[in-house]
Amino acid sequence: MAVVYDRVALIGLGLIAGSMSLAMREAGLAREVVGYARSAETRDTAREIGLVDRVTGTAAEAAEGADLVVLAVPVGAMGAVAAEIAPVLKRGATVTDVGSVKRAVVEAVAPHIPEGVHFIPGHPLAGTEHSGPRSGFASLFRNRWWLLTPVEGSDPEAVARLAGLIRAMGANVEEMDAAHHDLVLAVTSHTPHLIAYTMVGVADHLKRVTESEVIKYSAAGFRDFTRIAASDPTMWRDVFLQNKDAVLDILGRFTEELFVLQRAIRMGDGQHLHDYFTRTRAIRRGIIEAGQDTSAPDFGRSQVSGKDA
Ligand SMILES: NC(=O)c1ccc[n+]([C@@H]2O[C@H](COP(=O)([O-])OP(=O)(O)OC[C@H]3O[C@@H](n4cnc5c(N)ncnc54)[C@H](O)[C@@H]3O)[C@@H](O)[C@H]2O)c1
Ligand SMILES: O=C(O)C(=O)C[C@]1(C(=O)O)C=C[C@@H](O)C=C1
Repeated sequence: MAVVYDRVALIGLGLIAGSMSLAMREAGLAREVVGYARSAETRDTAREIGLVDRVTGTAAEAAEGADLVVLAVPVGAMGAVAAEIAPVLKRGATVTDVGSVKRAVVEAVAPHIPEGVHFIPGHPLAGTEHSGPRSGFASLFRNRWWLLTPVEGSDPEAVARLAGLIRAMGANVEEMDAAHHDLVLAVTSHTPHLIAYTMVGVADHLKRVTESEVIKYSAAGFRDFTRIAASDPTMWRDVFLQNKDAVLDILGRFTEELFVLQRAIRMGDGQHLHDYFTRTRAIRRGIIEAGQDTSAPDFGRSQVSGKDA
């Protein structure tokens, strides 16, 4: 494949940046991938495993002369990193980020971006519960969505070039308004993570109280919750603090629904429960029929078509 950017700088060398480096190098999309991570330990690991072509000692050193700079740190750290690299950014370069929240990142980063540099915020909808420089893999983005939330006045050519790189890594690109992104992700990613964290906390608490072995004997559904609840604490702390309004909105709706279901259980209202679960099953089937379930190959069609389908 053809080179899209001569030099790409990755600021942060964790799951997402590491996967980007591996994907770009595998497909020959950059002539040089330079990386910086805050901790010396991460930089040493990156060197040891050859994660990037060159590891630098500062973020500015990595960003200097780069054609594409990718901010791949927790969302609460984006503003400070942008401020640090701003003075060395090359005219005509593009700065993007991979943060899970968009409005707060735009507010924190955009003021630091100098005239003549393109800022195109982004978010790959792909990840795992693992983090750090050893957790990346080249196929992470394959058949996944990668949302771009260009700001007003973004240069269409710069957007198209970035979208080209992302597509060449295997992802599907869509553009979206930042506020809309945050609401959608509050529903599809952020609140579900909070619910998983809470449920695992409840089980752990119960284990201590009753001495029963809730976690040891947990069934598949709960195991999925424990995987999600093993996700990086810093990243998720920042997601909730930075997407506060949308998450609180969705959480409010969630608790209202939960109370309705709680009441149906208390009142023995089986009809309500059955109707509700029928509706939610149809949503799952809709996702699979639309071919959008790229996340769980082992949860294919057969497992959602119950005997009364
Ligand atoms: N993990 C996922 O599933 C996932 C998916 C999509 C997007 N994201 C987003 O991508 C970004 C990176 O996530 P990741 O999963 O690669 O994380 P990670 O923990 O694997 O890597 C984060 C990197 O940022 C560095 N870092 C941490 N705090 C910093 C600070 N205050 N200043 C400078 N550097 C700092 C770390 O040293 C590390 O190199 C986050 O903004 C996250 O919201 C994550
Ligand atoms: O599969 C997982 O482990 C994820 O949680 C990935 C996931 C998601 O919620 O889908 C998590 C956060 C991101 O911003 C994007 C993707």
